[in-house]
Amino acid sequence: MAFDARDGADKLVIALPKGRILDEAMPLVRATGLEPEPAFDDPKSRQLRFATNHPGVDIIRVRSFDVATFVAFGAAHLGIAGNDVIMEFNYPELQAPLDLGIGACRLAVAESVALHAQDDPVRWSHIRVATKYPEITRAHFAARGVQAECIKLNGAMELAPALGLCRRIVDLVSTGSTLRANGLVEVETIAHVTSRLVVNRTAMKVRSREMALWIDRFREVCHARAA
Ligand SMILES: Nc1ncnc2c1ncn2[C@@H]1O[C@H](COP(=O)(O)OP(=O)(O)OP(=O)(O)O)[C@@H](O)[C@H]1O
Ligand SMILES: O=P(O)(O)OC[C@H]1O[C@H](OP(=O)(O)OP(=O)(O)O)[C@H](O)[C@@H]1O
Repeated sequence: MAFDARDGADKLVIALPKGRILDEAMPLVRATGLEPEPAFDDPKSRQLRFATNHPGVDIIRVRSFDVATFVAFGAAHLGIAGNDVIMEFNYPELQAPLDLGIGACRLAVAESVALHAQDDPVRWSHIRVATKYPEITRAHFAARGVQAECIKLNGAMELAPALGLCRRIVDLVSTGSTLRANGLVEVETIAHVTSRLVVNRTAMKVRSREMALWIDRFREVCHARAA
């Protein structure tokens, strides 16, 4: 059923990230009892908002960084986002009450194998870094008196050192195979990352009963999986 803009004004909206997290998130979402309409699983569908088996709840599918923005501004009430995204925006209206234990990776500084052989991070005073995470990067280095000049990229950061854009990158690392395949090594970890259930602070007050119900359902699902 295609979305009709006249519908849904009072619906609870849950924002899910498309991309790699969705595959891990959907079993959790479904275990809460929420089932999106069939178009959600149709790769040919251009629909972005989906009705569910709960008449009062819709799901939207957006880019992972945009989950935080939709929820922070109250356009969606709940969502799933990595704490990399949550930390980068640091929206005051966004709360993250539950670690879902999915999307585990780390945010790390990396540089070329050759540079690493003669580098000493203690001596850094100014560094240039390619990253999707300029706010986290600047704050991380500022805390120890290092000025980080950030070049914002949206992907394929690992290419930047070999092409002379910068000597270091800050990016997500999981298995380390992307770093290895591009001649880079991890120098230090900035943060451990997992995906969280995120909620809008105002919605927590004005729709407290519904919000509590869905947070509890996600919490129960996570506890059952951990047991
Ligand atoms: N290698 C990884 N292993 C585990 N989790 C990851 C990994 N890379 C990213 N993530 C998690 O998944 C989230 C989305 O990452 P993904 O790579 O799908 O985003 P993207 O494709 O860059 O997003 P978009 O195209 O929406 O900008 C990240 O914010 C992070 O929390
Ligand atoms: O340590 P690994 O297991 O190799 O994972 C790390 C890679 O995963 C993420 O990229 P993704 O594959 O999501 O592609 P992207 O560059 O489009 O974000 C991240 O940006 C790294 O490039």
